[in-house]
Amino acid sequence: MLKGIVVKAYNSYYYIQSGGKIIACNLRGRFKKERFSLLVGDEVTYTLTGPDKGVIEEIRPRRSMLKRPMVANVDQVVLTFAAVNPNINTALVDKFLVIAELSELEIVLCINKIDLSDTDSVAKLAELYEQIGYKVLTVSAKQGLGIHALRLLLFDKITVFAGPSGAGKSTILNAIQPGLELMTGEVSHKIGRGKHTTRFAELLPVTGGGFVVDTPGFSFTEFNDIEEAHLMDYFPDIARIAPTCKFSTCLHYKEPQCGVKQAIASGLISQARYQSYLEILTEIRESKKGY
Ligand SMILES: Nc1nc2c(ncn2[C@@H]2O[C@H](COP(=O)(O)OP(=O)(O)OP(=O)(O)O)[C@@H](O)[C@H]2O)c(=O)[nH]1
Ligand SMILES: [Zn+2]
Repeated sequence: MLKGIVVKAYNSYYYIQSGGKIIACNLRGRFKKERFSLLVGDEVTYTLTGPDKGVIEEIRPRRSMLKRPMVANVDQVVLTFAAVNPNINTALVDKFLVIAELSELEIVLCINKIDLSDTDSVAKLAELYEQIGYKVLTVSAKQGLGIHALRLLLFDKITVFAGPSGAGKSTILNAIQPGLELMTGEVSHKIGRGKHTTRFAELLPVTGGGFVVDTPGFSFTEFNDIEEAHLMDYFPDIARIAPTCKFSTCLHYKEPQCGVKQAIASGLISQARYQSYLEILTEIRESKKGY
């Protein structure tokens, strides 16, 4: 049986990448009856019905499933921010981190446009997140700095790039894989990535093995699914200290004898991170009130 990976779904065809070739496949009827939705990223077995046509016979169990965009077997997310232009905003970084933690993906923090920023502030920022335990890469897509290290991280993995508009995601992907020719700058909003293309992601192959996902669709509405008491689980620096709080139900808000607040006072947890935590905690509270 031949094996492949679904890289694109379009017009009831599934395009399978298999041994360097793209095969246009249909689903066996029984999958339709089961209303099984095959996703980009799914690993399948298929039989050929023509030189580049086939039928999908079996779907391998999924290792993971990302909801936005809907992609199976995503291994990691590269959260991309510009150091400047637009200036990095740690509150926003922390929000993206929480969403990525929720999805249980490996996380890489990528700080782009270091050609425009001063070395000291980038180093400080990198250190803040490295101390929490995140992998941080500082790059300049424009000058090609750090791109090789990033490329190495993509090997044999399915990687989603997420981050605010203008961070340089498309420019980075073009630097990694020149053939992609993703549109950058303002044009990208109008052509190629219109409304219709956002729902269905496509896997783009990286030379040497691995794929990147072309339409990151992170959404912060997912904060509404988080219970107040669980928010800290998505802040590794806070979760580590939480067992030292006097009360096991401590939300590190106004509770007495809070180990987290002591850790902030002693510099073990950054004040900025705590502010981000409180901001999201408040958002969760407000959203629950609405019901
Ligand atoms: N100076 C500098 N400019 C960069 C760098 N990377 C990207 N840019 C510029 O930043 C702007 C935004 O880059 P894009 O790649 O379109 O950003 P994006 O994250 O894909 O944006 P969206 O498509 O809106 O999500 C473009 O004008 C790029 O030329 C860099 O490393 N240095
Ligand atoms: Zn506490």
